[in-house]
Amino acid sequence: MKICCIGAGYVGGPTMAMIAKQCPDIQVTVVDLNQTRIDAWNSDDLPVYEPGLDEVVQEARGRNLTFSTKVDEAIAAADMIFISVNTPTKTFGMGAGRAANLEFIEKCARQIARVSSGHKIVVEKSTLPVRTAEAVKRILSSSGNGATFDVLSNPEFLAEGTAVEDLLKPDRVLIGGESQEAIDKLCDVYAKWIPRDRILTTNLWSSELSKLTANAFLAQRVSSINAISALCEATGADVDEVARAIGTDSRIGPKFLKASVGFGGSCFQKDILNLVYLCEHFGLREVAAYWEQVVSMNDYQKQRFTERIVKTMFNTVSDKKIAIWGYAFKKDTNDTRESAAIYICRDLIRERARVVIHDPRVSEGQIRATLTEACTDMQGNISDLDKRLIAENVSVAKDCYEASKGAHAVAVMTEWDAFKELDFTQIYDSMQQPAFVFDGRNLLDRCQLEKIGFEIHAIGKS
Ligand SMILES: NC(=O)c1ccc[n+]([C@@H]2O[C@H](COP(=O)([O-])OP(=O)(O)OC[C@H]3O[C@@H](n4cnc5c(N)ncnc54)[C@H](O)[C@@H]3O)[C@@H](O)[C@H]2O)c1
Ligand SMILES: O=c1ccn([C@@H]2O[C@H](COP(=O)(O)OP(=O)(O)O[C@H]3O[C@H](CO)[C@@H](O)[C@H](O)[C@H]3O)[C@@H](O)[C@H]2O)c(=O)[nH]1
Repeated sequence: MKICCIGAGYVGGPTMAMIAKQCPDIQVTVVDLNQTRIDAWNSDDLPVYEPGLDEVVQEARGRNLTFSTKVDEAIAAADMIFISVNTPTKTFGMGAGRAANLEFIEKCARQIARVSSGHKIVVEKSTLPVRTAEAVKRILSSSGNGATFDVLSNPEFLAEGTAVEDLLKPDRVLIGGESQEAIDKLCDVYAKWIPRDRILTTNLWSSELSKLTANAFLAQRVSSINAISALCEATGADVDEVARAIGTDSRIGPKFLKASVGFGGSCFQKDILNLVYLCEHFGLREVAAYWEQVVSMNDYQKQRFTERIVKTMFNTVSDKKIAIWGYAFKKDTNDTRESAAIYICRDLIRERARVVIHDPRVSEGQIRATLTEACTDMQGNISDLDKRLIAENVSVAKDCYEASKGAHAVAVMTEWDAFKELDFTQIYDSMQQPAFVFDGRNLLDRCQLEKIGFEIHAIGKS
């Protein structure tokens, strides 16, 4: 069997590497239009940082795993084609700011239709609005070469930072489709390493909708505990204690109850907004408003964090140096998409603070590019002032010590384990006094820091 995957991103790369590792008899080719990305997948410096991924890629690459830009060739040769391209929120036209931009999906479907012959199984791996498979099937049916297709939905549930572990031992694999034969073929691939009872099969629409629903439920838990964190700060309750107390109720469970500066990542906000758009499309205004509140609460949490910094630091951060520890949207990834740090840094420099950022996996170029994007409006305009602030008030440090030297405050944005192991006395001595710490992840040992002399402000703690 030959598999082709279109899209060598955070999902396509790791997912296909795992299939190739577990199924040495299957030839897997991952294709992308982006030559730089493909070159990186073929190098020792992979474009995606994930613990354990290097080993998986090294085992299979050159054996039955290939990364290439020859998209037509790989599609033509494959029996099964995964579509794993990006489906970002639309930034223009109808549904701007809400609907998913399906341009890349449609282009893939047209390309598959154009170059295919014989019978192929097309698998939606990207996260898509419910009923996208209908459009994909119509486009594929226009293939002029007499090719025939089955379309399956097989959404991916991996989380970044734990992708390898999640792919190795998923809670479940979900496959939606109409043709039992096609479903069985894809089941057989996963069954090489995943117990059959963890492979769930549904109809196409349930599978597509389950992916959006899973992300909405997960994000809702984060927004719920973040909402309670605001009440904790106002009342003297401690959000970590509340989370522990409610999480031990087996009906609630302990996971996804960590209060934070706000959820980030490429999926949660995009997928909820997509769900909201779908609900509005079907006239379900109350349902749309219910889910939209999860995103509004997340925006409020980020904004509240910046306001707390400014208010605590005597109502001004102008010309003050603030060390930003972490920029990725969570630990163990180099991904910064929708990271809360971007918006906190943007708002702090607009208050004229000088931010000095350190993240162990994020480059200066990526930091400047994401800040520029966050300051750019839907029409593509960015003010001269924002450009100047990004150029002059943002710098990048090689470690937390350098970032914190001479700083008035430290803001913890990402929960990297290494941040817990620092010499805090050295950091305290190198900072301006009073030395403030704003812990956006409740990562640091509050008692230890207070003993040294820091004034610490954590999420959901008064
Ligand atoms: N990132 C995650 O953790 C995650 C997890 C589960 C699901 N998803 C979903 O998976 C999909 C992919 O996400 P991602 O994070 O991997 O995106 P990504 O942006 O990292 O990768 C997508 C890749 O597709 C390529 N591409 C776009 N159009 C193409 C075309 N016509 N031909 C060839 N290549 C093309 C792009 O160049 C890019 O490299 C999205 O729908 C996302 O919602 C993401
Ligand atoms: O208790 C928690 C859990 C998470 N987060 C934050 O929420 C965001 C998302 O975290 P996580 O879900 O772990 O990472 P993602 O890689 O975005 O994974 C989510 O999005 C993927 C893309 O759709 C899905 O495949 C995964 O199942 C789903 O967990 C991050 O900013 C986290 O810091 C919290 O603040 N508190």
